[in-house]
Amino acid sequence: MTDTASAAVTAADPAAVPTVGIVGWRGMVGSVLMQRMAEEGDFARIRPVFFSTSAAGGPAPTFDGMAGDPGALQDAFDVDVLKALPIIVTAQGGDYTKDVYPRLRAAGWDGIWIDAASTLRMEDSSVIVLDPVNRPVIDAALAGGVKEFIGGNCTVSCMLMGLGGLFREGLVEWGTAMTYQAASGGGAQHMRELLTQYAALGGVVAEELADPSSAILEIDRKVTELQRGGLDASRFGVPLGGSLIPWIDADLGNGVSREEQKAYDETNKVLGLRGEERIPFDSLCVRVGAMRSHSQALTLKLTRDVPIDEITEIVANGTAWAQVVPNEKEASMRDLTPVAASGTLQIPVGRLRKMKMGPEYLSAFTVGDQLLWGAAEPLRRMLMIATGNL
Ligand SMILES: NC(=O)C1=CN([C@@H]2O[C@H](COP(=O)(O)OP(=O)(O)OC[C@H]3O[C@@H](n4cnc5c(N)ncnc54)[C@H](OP(=O)(O)O)[C@@H]3O)[C@@H](O)[C@H]2O)C=CC1
Ligand SMILES: N[C@@H](CC(=O)OP(=O)(O)O)C(=O)O
Repeated sequence: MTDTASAAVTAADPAAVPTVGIVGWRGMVGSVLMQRMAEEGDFARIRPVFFSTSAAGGPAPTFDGMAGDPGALQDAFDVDVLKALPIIVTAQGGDYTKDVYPRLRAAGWDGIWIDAASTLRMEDSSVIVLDPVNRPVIDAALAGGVKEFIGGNCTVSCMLMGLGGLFREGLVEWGTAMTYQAASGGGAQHMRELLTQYAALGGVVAEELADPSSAILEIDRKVTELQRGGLDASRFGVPLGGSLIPWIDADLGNGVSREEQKAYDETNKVLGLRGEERIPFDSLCVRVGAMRSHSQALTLKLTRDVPIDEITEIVANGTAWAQVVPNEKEASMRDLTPVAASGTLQIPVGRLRKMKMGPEYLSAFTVGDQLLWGAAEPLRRMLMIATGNL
């Protein structure tokens, strides 16, 4: 460990802000987390020590609001350095958590672990953090000595940020979500692959597109031919550009994808519901050619017939970020899309209407940036809660 970083890790001044280890800061989720922390002035509230799995000893990054020299990057696999920290935040990924977390605990570390990866989410010892929806669950866990605070699945977190009010009011008897998930859920390379595919598809018919009289069926034939044989699809496995993929994450072997199982498991865990209290919630998860915002179309069976204007109010007041979009064509096309939601913390919720099956059946559509509320923002806020700043 370098001298500067060593000083940061062992800072003994009781008046000093808490020292926090940050792992995975330069990845896609980590970069969004750093951006949000800088925007909110969080770096003035903590003393960060940055880690790397690949460049220990190199210069640590600086972000707006940080005081002093950040020193050198520490080795993210060095348990002796990590265990000196009271709080560690990681967006490094599940393999890192699987490797380092048990070793840290075995070494006697008693600090707070805040993690984006799914590895520890369903452990009894952990809480899934989404404080605008489950702050009481988080507070009770902190008071009870829980030390593992894990960010939820992006689809679940975005859905609950939009529709949390209906769950809080006990209005959801059961629900289903048909999802339209963006390429970013796969990672940065998946986003690049999608754009490369779009470019190739446009390129193969560039001449025909420039000629308004060219035959559309010939354009379609050339595009389909390229999709079926000539595109780099090494990340997603099959072409996503101009198509979709009706399966996300592992095959659980029972007709359910791991992403779909998370909808049930994590929704209930976030809400603090156990055993018989759990709400039947199911989904069918589909990857589409959007960049970083996940959308979902929901059918909710309500516990009773609630007038639609009351439902609208409950949804709008559910969280400070839920934004009801009137169920009209123009507003829906303008405000209820991945393009509208990307890069914002707002969670638009629209297409709210009663369904033909009966007055207890509610239709809804919601969109959310899966890197913000879907990944980075709950972690940022948990760090602020753990350090007494929120
Ligand atoms: N992608 C998503 O939508 C979501 C992801 N998550 C979780 O967060 C974890 C991290 O995901 P994500 O941020 O997408 O992962 P990334 O692949 O973008 O980053 C992970 C790590 O890869 C290393 N890395 C290697 N090459 C590069 C490079 N060229 N640019 C940046 N980093 C590089 C960095 O570690 P180092 O600096 O040590 O080399 C970085 O911390 C996931 O494994 C998952 O558990 C959670 C919710 C959503
Ligand atoms: N599975 C999500 C992204 C993700 O990382 O989810 P999780 O944090 O639950 O592993 C998607 O592909 O859209």
